[in-house]
Amino acid sequence: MKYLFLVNPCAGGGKGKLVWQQVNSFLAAKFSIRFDHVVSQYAGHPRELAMQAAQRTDLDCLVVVGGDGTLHEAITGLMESQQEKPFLVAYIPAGTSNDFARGYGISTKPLQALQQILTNQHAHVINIGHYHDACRQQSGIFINNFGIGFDAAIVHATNNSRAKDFLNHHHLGTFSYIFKAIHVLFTQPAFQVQVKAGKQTRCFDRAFLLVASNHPYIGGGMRIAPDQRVDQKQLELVVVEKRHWPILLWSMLMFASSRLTSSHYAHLFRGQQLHYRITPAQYGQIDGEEPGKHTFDLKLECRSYPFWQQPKMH
Ligand SMILES: Nc1ncnc2c1ncn2[C@@H]1O[C@H](COP(=O)(O)OP(=O)(O)OP(=O)(O)O)[C@@H](O)[C@H]1O
Repeated sequence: MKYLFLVNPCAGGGKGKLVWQQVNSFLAAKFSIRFDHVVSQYAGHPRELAMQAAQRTDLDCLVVVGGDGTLHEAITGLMESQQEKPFLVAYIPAGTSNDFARGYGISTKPLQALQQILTNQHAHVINIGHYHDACRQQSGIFINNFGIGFDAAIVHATNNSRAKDFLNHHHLGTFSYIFKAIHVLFTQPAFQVQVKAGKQTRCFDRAFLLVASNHPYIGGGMRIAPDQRVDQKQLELVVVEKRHWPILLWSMLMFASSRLTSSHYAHLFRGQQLHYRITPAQYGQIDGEEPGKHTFDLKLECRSYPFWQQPKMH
């Protein structure tokens, strides 16, 4: 087995570089492990590097060292390279939220995550969300979730905060997230959604939060889809309405305490295909990255991809 490590040194406010140093020193002392590494230099580069890796015949597995955004880009590149046999991927988390690692069962300790790769015996096929947005004629994937409304507006506010890098560097990113969440709670307007899931069609006039998930976690460990599993060919959509303030506040408390799906005010849809339309224009977030503020006409479906990493027991 020969591994190519794709390192985002900037992930997690510089954690990517430190994690790679630790992994590299371990590997350098083990002469039996064949590996190479590449370092991403700019946003979008992980996708290009993954596409190049997939063309190489001397490699067996791409190991991504970075955050959820880096992994998202790398898998996008691997899927776009359209190899006859999908190129194996593995992951050493070095981001701020590391939700995919939680969902899959990958240790956040770099050397343990590496051991999950080195001791792996067979490929583990996982589910990947695929979307097509008819409003913009754009398609792509999500490994974690695709959110519109409340959570996406928080991602927008946090990403555009001048203090983000400073707070992340001082491990205060969670505080930044909470302050933004409180602000968005009072400023985010309601919007209209029409959802089709199987034979069921539902319309919501005052939606506030809408998240499609590939595994349970969002926002650094909150469980928004507790029953969802990354190895299950299914997606889960949750819709929360903005009706009365006390109910909305209660729902958001349930969200923050990972109990949203047990709330009477959360509507759940599950399936291999989901179709929904959103008006007027809203912020979106796809694995923490922003597609911009606009209307959406989304068709979601399940794709699969092979991982070369032994999942930890939950
Ligand atoms: N050298 C680089 N400089 C700046 N950005 C980079 C570089 N290499 C990759 N990127 C971009 O950094 C973005 C964010 O990376 P990533 O999501 O992995 O880290 P994070 O935001 O710190 O972690 P998390 O998503 O877990 O919060 C990705 O879009 C990636 O393309």
